[in-house]
Amino acid sequence: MTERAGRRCCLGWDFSTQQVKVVAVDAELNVFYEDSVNFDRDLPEFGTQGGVHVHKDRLTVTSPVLMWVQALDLILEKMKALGFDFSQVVALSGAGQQHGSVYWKTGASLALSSLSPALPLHQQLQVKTLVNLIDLQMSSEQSGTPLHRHEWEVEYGLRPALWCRCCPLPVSCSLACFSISDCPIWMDSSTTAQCRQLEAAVGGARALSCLTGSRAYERFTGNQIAKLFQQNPEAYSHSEVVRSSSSPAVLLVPGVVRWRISLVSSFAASLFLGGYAPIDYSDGSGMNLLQIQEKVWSQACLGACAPRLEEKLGSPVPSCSVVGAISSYYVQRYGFPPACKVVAFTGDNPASLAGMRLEEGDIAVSLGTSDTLFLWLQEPMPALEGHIFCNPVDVQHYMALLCFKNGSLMREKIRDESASGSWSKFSKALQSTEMGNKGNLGFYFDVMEITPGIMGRHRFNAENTEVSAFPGDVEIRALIEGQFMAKRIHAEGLGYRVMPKTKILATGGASHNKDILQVLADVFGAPVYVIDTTSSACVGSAYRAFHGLAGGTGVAFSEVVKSAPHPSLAATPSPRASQVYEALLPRYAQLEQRVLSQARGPLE
Ligand SMILES: Nc1ncnc2c1ncn2[C@@H]1O[C@H](COP(=O)(O)OP(=O)(O)O)[C@@H](O)[C@H]1O
Ligand SMILES: O=C(CO)[C@@H](O)[C@H](O)COP(=O)(O)O
Repeated sequence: MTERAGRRCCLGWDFSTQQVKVVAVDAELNVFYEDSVNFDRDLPEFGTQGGVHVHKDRLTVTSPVLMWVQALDLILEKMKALGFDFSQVVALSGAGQQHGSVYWKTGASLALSSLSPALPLHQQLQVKTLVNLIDLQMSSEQSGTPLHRHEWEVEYGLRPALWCRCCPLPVSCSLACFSISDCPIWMDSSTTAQCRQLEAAVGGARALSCLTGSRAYERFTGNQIAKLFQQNPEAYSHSEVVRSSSSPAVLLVPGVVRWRISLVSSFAASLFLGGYAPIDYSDGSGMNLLQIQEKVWSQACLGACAPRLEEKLGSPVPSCSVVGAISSYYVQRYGFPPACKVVAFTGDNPASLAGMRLEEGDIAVSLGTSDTLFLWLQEPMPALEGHIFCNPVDVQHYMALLCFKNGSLMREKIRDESASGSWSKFSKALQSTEMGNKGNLGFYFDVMEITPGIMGRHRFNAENTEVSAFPGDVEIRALIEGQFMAKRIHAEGLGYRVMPKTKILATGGASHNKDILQVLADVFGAPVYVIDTTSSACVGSAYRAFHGLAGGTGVAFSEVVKSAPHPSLAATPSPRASQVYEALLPRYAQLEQRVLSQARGPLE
């Protein structure tokens, strides 16, 4: 932290796969505070690896929702202990790993809206439901119209199985705010059956892509919700009863039953708002449920996934909307000003696009837990590979995204196996091997890859013969060259062309490694730039908070961030690079096809 107090600022949050991060950005758009909580290291009691639980089937991947809540408690307490001046925060926004979903349970919104500043969030969101329901029951008694069991059942559809054994309340005392404690996240690939059902319901993969920007993908939230509904209808059906704001004397609104499912981004925003935050258009585009042109939920997709889903999702909003003021909990516990605005949270990739101030023609590469590649688009051009999302900073425009699941965790594995766990040895291997790796190429997918759908490790020598191993240094170069050749080939499949003015903007943990960035510059034949921060998603979130504060939709984002520091040059292509990779790229593409067809087996 370079300065602790006294600067008017916006906070930008990122609830990503492995950590929660925050930055504070002042009115001159300088980052003056950065902090993070790493799930594996700082919250070992949740037993995650890389922030997740991989289940026995190797396809189901989840993260504990309370770990995210507790990480927020930890980071806020850390900032408070360091003397961070929360009274200067005029607005905040944030990002979340995309596609993951959180299932709020009966009473949760009441719990959120009546948090006690004396306690951390995680303690209250575990037990608050019951307290609120007792409160609700008592108030209904005081108002002279106590609710009886059959009324709870008739009015609110609560089934007798849900009655508490020890008190006249329609829940068990041990229930927390969430209907499932471990949430499906983007690494999950267990919903192939639901994907095929959704595509069939709307007329095929291409029709779904035209409607929602993507064919059905396993990690997309609609398919995850469909699986939950099919396999655990009770968890899906937990309903949320709301208090009437217009008439406080009537505490329960007969017939009004609100249910809620959040994305990780809107869940995190809800924690700050003290109530359910809406899903924004950009992160909402990663659900296979939103019509990206009209920006409304697709009735056909909702109907194919689960009943009454529209009520559970709420209406989507433009990504730059102010969704409310910060909850009084943060005002009282940390000293935020009551007027501090919460701007809609979005996905981490859309937030990175904002943080990198991407311009048309540029290409952004995020080297985080996942590797992603994204572009700014004027018009959507949905395809069978990749995704089109609504643009997070310009409601008229779009962005394209490709996601590669085997990113940093795969690099870490090869680092551990071939470079004794040291990034500097890993870098030395890249320095000591030559571009093109003497014709040796590799595919490294320890988990089922998304782009393309391949699993396993496949190594080929210069004669295109599959071999079982490479020497350590060759292995490291084959991994990094292979990862970047895949990115270029699949981006070109979407119509992207590297042009003389192309800039590559790199971000994410591995963008700290200059030798990795050198390979990126060589494979693309374009210069690579970085911004001086650990997380462009956080910085983008803070920029978006300023944008929301300045008026949002009616104001050009580029105007709001025009004084922000420029990215700095990190690598330029080596003189012989284009010659080497022009020959290698078609070979890589052909071998990828070979591996894919081997994986699919002979055509019937
Ligand atoms: N010097 C380095 N070289 C290569 N990779 C690195 C280096 N430092 C950190 N990383 C990678 O960065 C990853 C975390 O990236 P980050 O973008 O912070 O993750 P998240 O997806 O949680 O936002 C780690 O898993 C690690 O492999
Ligand atoms: O699934 C995707 C994008 O479609 C991932 O990019 C997630 O958004 C996770 O982000 P990181 O934690 O890797 O930054």
